Amino acid sequence: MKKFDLVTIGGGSGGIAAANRAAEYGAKVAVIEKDLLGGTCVNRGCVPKKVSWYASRVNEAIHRYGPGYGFKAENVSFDYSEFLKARDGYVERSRAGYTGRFEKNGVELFEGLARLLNSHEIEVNGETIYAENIILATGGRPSLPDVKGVELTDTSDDFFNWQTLPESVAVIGAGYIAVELAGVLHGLGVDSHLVVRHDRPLRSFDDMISDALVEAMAANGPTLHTHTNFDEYRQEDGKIACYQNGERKLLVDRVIMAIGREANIENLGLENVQVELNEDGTVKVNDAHQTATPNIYAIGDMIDRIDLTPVAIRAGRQISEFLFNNAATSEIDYINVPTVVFSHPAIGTIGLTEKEAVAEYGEDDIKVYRNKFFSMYASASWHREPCYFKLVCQGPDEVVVGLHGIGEGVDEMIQGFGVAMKMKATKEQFDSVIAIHPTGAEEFVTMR
Ligand SMILES: Cc1cc2nc3c(=O)[nH]c(=O)nc-3n(C[C@H](O)[C@H](O)[C@H](O)COP(=O)(O)OP(=O)(O)OC[C@H]3O[C@@H](n4cnc5c(N)ncnc54)[C@H](O)[C@@H]3O)c2cc1C
Ligand SMILES: NC(=O)c1ccc[n+]([C@@H]2O[C@H](COP(=O)([O-])OP(=O)(O)OC[C@H]3O[C@@H](n4cnc5c(N)ncnc54)[C@H](O)[C@@H]3O)[C@@H](O)[C@H]2O)c1
Repeated sequence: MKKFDLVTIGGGSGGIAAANRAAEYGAKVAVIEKDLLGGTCVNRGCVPKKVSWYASRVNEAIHRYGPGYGFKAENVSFDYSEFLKARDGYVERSRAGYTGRFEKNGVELFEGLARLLNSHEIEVNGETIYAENIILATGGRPSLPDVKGVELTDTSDDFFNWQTLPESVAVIGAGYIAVELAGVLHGLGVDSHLVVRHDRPLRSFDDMISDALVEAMAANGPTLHTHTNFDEYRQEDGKIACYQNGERKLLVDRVIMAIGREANIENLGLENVQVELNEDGTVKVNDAHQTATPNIYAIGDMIDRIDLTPVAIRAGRQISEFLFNNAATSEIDYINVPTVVFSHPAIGTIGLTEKEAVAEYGEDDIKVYRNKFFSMYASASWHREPCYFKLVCQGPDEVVVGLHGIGEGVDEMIQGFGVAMKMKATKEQFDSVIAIHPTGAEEFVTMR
């Protein structure tokens, strides 16, 4: 029987990162992956999404902003199949990089479905292998609602396999994926509808952000349908009819379900080991990412923390640092994790929303600074596109505990502010930095 110091089940963001880090310290490591190496992020998430977002921005530059700068957007065509070649070529090259890295580090890759037999043995392709330590990193998949005709709809996974663009699309959901895909499709010229159950998308974000997104979408974006909850989909006139309470509300070529994701825990043999689950079906772990069986860890989208690639990577690497490099802990800090929604315009956020800060510290202890200005990029071409920025500060020293922005360039703006917030920077320290002019970023250090 082959024996390993560490086996990661799942060769996505978390599993790959843990495996490479452990191998760099000389551990004998294997990764078991049942599908494409790279997992969600590389194959059907961050990477093809971001390339698609860039494509939609190029189209907007040509048709929306270019004319204002004097460019004539005549006889411009877009060949989606050409774009797919470029996007998927980039994805393939990224994936190939992982295989090369495994070879260099001596990580053994098993291509197959992993099933736990007990706390140290795993079956893959009929072979049993032994692992001193196991990291579960099987990620998640799109959730589907229990409604009639759901089989007519697509998920984000399907979207990345589309060979042509439809004329019209409805995206159901109000989170990251729904907002991003509806925005990308609108930007590529598809008649795009974002359908949410409540009054606006991104309700868990700071109110300023979700309000501004609604404003931006009304000016230039997908059509927003609020307080809408389709309960049936039917094939009609070669399209998909979306019904609510027996009334046809929308007729579109395609529907994308983006209502959240669930953990991949099936067929993993969890019944053979002591691993507990949370109510939402994610795997229960302690702060050190250990399941109820201490040598079995779990990370990434299959646990109930933050579903972002860099989070899964950080957790995976930290476990390897703990197991093979004498690190004191396999815990990571989930506070002040910067995050970006690749919407139009982009949204960036770190730390607490204003409401969360008030709930945690009390209104008297929180001071909020806001700013609204118009994007120069858009203004120069005669569009008025507002950008909204906010700092949420706490205590007499005004430590910045929340930073939120929506506007041109925010996606590339906030990483460094994340460093400042990790160092517990105060508003005064933000202001002590001389601004870079003319940028959007300067607003974060000049708010009064
Ligand atoms: C459309 C979309 C866009 C996204 N955009 C971003 C973004 O811009 N930025 C960002 O930070 N995050 C983004 N995310 C989230 C990010 O992709 C995930 O947080 C990240 O991939 C989680 O990594 P993971 O290692 O937990 O799981 P995954 O990357 O999902 O990897 C899990 C792997 O395990 C494999 N597997 C499952 N079960 C088994 C088994 N029994 N045996 C063997 N293998 C198994 C799967 O095939 C998969 O390859 C996006 C997600 C989606 C869906
Ligand atoms: N840019 C990024 O970093 C990025 C991009 C995509 C995804 N992600 C990660 O992946 C995670 C999953 O994304 P997601 O968008 O699938 O989930 P999500 O949890 O962000 O959003 C799901 C949304 O669907 C809504 N919803 C739930 N049930 C519904 C129903 N029956 N009908 C209509 N709406 C319903 C919810 O209210 C919620 O707003 C995100 O939380 C994020 O962590 C990150």
